[in-house]
Amino acid sequence: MFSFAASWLLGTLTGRNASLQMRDQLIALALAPAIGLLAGALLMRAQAKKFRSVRHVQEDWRSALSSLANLPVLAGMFFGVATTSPESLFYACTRRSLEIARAEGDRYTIAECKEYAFMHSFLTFWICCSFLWWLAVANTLQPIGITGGIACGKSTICKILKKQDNVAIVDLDEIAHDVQRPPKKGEAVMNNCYQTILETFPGKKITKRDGSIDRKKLGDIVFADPAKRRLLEAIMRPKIMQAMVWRMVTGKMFRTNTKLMIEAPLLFEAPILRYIFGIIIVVSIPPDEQLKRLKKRNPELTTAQCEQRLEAQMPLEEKKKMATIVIENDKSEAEMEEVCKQVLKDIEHNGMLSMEGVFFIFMFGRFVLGIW
Ligand SMILES: CC(C)(COP(=O)(O)OP(=O)(O)OC[C@H]1O[C@@H](n2cnc3c(N)ncnc32)[C@H](O)[C@@H]1O)[C@@H](O)C(=O)NCCC(=O)NCCS
Ligand SMILES: Nc1ncnc2c1ncn2[C@@H]1O[C@H](COP(=O)(O)OP(=O)(O)OP(=O)(O)O)[C@@H](O)[C@H]1O
Repeated sequence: MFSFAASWLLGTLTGRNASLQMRDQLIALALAPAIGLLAGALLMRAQAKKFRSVRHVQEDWRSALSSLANLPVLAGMFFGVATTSPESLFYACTRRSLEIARAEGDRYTIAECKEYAFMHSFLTFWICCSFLWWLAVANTLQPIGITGGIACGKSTICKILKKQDNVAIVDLDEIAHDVQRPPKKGEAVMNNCYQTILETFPGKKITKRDGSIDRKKLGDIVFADPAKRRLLEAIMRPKIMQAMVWRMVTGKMFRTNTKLMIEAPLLFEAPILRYIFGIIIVVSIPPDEQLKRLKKRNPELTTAQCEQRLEAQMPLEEKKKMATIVIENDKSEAEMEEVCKQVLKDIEHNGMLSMEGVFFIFMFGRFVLGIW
C-alpha cells in the first residue's frame, strides 16, 4: 500500500510513470517505510500531547490510560498486517506489473513480471510487518535517557530516582563492566568482550592476578590515546547495545506503568543512541565542581588524567543544548530528592519515543531480524 503510494509519488514528482525498473522500485521501497514512519511518529506525537493534558485523571486511571495509549498502535499493527497480506499484495503487484509490461511494449515476459511481483510483495509485506511491530515495541518501551559529563552525578541521581515507585534503571556503565568480565564456564563468548580486549591490547598487562581486566590500567591506556579509545568503544558498543535492549525489554515487559530510564554516559557521543529516547535528561554541574568531584572520587587519577577523561567527552554545554530536561546537581543529595520528584512529575505520560527513535529502532529491528 505504502509502496504503491510511494511509486505514485515518485512518478508524479519525476514527471513520468514509475516503471518496473529496479532503481525506481528500490526508491519506492525506501520511501514506503519512510511515509509509514512519518505517519506513525506523528500519531505518537499527537498522543503524547493528548496524554500530557490528562494530569487531573485519578492516579489509578493513569496506568490504564498509559497502556490505552498503545492501543491505536497495536490496532494499526493488526490492520497493517491484515491489509498487507502477501496474497493481496501479490494480486495488486501482478496486476500492476502486467499493466506496465503492456505499456512497455513487452519488454518483460509475464513470468518475469510474476517473479518480480512476488519478490516485491514479499518484501513489502515484511517491511510493513517489521515496521509496525517495532513501532509497537518501541512505543510500549518508552525509554528515557539520562546522561551528562563524567562525575556530574548521573549514578547519584539514578539512585534517588530508583527509590521512587515505578522507576526502573538500566545502567550502561554496569553493563560495560559486565561484558568485560572473564566469561564463566559455559557462558557464550559472543556476549562478552573479555577475549577480544585482551587480544586487542596485547602485552599491555591489563589483567589483574585473578585474570580479570584491570579497568584502571585499561582506562589509562585508552584515555591517553583517542584512537585506542575508539577501538575499545568499537569492540564494546555492539555487546553493550545488545545487553541494553535485552534489559530494556525484560525490565519493561508487561509493566506499562514503569518509567524505564537508561543511564548512558556516552548517550550523545555514541552514534544512534540519542535517537532512541523521546526524553533526554542531562545531569550537569559547573566545570570546576566537576573536576573537584572527579578528583575526590578517583584520588588515584592525576589532574592530567582527569582532564584527559573530561576531554574524551562532548562538552557539557553542547549536551545541555540537546537535552529535554537539565538537572543541575549542585544541591545536597536530600535537596536533589525534591528536584527528582518534580522531574518525574514533569515527564509523567510523556515518555514517547522521538520520531528519529522510531526510525532507528525500526532499522535496528530490521537489521537484527535480518529481514532485508
Ligand atoms: C575505559 C574503562 C575501562 C575505564 O573504567 P573505569 O572503571 O575507570 O571507569 P567507569 O567504567 O566506571 O566509567 C566512568 C566514566 O568514565 C566515562 N567514560 C567511560 N568510557 C568512556 C569513553 N570511552 N569515552 C569517554 N568517557 C568515558 C563515563 O563518564 C563513565 O561514566 C571503561 O570506562 C570502559 O570500558 N569504557 C568504554 C565504554 C564504552 O566503550 N562504551 C561504548 C559506548 S555505549
Ligand atoms: N549533589 C551532590 N552533592 C555532593 N556530591 C555529589 C552530589 N552528587 C554526586 N556527588 C558525588 O560526586 C561524585 C560523582 O558522582 P556519580 O558517581 O554519581 O557521577 P556519575 O556522573 O555517575 O559519574 P561517571 O560519569 O563516572 O559514571 C561521587 O563521589 C558522588 O558522591
